[in-house]
Amino acid sequence: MSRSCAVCSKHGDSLKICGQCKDRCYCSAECQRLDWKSHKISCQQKTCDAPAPKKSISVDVDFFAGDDFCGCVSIAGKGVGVVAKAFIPAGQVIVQDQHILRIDGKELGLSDLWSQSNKPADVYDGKHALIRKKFEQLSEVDQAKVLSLEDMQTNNKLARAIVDRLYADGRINSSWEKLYTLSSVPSTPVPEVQDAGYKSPEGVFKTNCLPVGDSNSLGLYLRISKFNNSCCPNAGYRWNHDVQGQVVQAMRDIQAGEEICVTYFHANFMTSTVRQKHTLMGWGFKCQCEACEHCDRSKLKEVQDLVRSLDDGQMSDEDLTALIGADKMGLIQAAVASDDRRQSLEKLNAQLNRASSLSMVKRLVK
Ligand SMILES: C[S@@+](CC[C@H](N)C(=O)[O-])C[C@H]1O[C@@H](n2cnc3c(N)ncnc32)[C@H](O)[C@@H]1O
Repeated sequence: MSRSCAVCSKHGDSLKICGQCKDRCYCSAECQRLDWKSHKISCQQKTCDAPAPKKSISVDVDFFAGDDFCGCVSIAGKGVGVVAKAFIPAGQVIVQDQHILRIDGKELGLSDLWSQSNKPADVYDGKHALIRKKFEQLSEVDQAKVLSLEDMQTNNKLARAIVDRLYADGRINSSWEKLYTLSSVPSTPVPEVQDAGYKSPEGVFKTNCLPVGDSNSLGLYLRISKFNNSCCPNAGYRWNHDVQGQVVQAMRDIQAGEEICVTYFHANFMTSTVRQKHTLMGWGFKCQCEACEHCDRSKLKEVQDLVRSLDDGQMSDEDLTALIGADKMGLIQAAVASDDRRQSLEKLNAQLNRASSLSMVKRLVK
């Protein structure tokens, strides 16, 4: 909208806005002073009519209060995570959860919303608008609960740079600024606002959404959103048809005090370097699960050389353990083995995909 000075009608970029009603523009303090006598009444009226600023609601965000199996705690480098309060046997359903917010592919004219969920396609604007609409239909308390979840998108500098580049190249219709019209921040857009720890419902949704059953829908689940990722998880998500919700189920025995982690993607065939890229691009974090932590490539090379020299019988077990530290040794060896195993699994998987006869498949499987 083109604006002009309320007194002399001058147009321009340097117009100042009335600080009280935020409605009238002036080219200079002189024009504003001249207008005050007549503007005073409507200015006060506008100020009184303006909606009161939203109060921030405090909600109980301990979604696991009173839970028998698990609770939330701070985990170094990962924000909050879920830990077992008692021994959990393999197979146990740990948590079941119904979505608080859901968007449907049908509402957007899409046939496969899940596979579109990480693509900044033209439908992006529509998806964001729909998330925002559904968010605004929630009660204030539920809105506060949603905004208490992690948002790695709004603050994700890398994703922001990619979206802005796609926008500049004309491949999507909106800039980052427009996609993330922030609801939980002061109304004036502040360029650096995304870097200051603010959140948006769209960002929270994108960080945490999961499919709703096998339908063409995505949902936001409050409790399930608290589980961190691991590339060697002890639990997994599963859709439970009977309760029409997602559940987290133990994949092996879990000891009291152990962090309960799921996997956000199929990490079986990916080495640590590929996995780290994947979590960084997809969710904006560098995975710090045990398998990745001990697979720092620079350390890995050093350790692999050491392990090889051990294999050649050039170094005793004791010497190697003394060099690395007994506590780290087991984990590092497991990580090296895990990376090597994942690499050969990836190769095998590619060969299986290319196999042109049953006998070839049989040979590879063997
Ligand atoms: C679904 S939320 C999990 C709960 C979250 N930690 C919280 O405090 O609410 C996903 C976010 O948790 C963090 N996260 C999850 N797994 C992680 C991991 N293995 N290493 C580092 N950060 C992790 C990342 O910030 C990620 O974007």
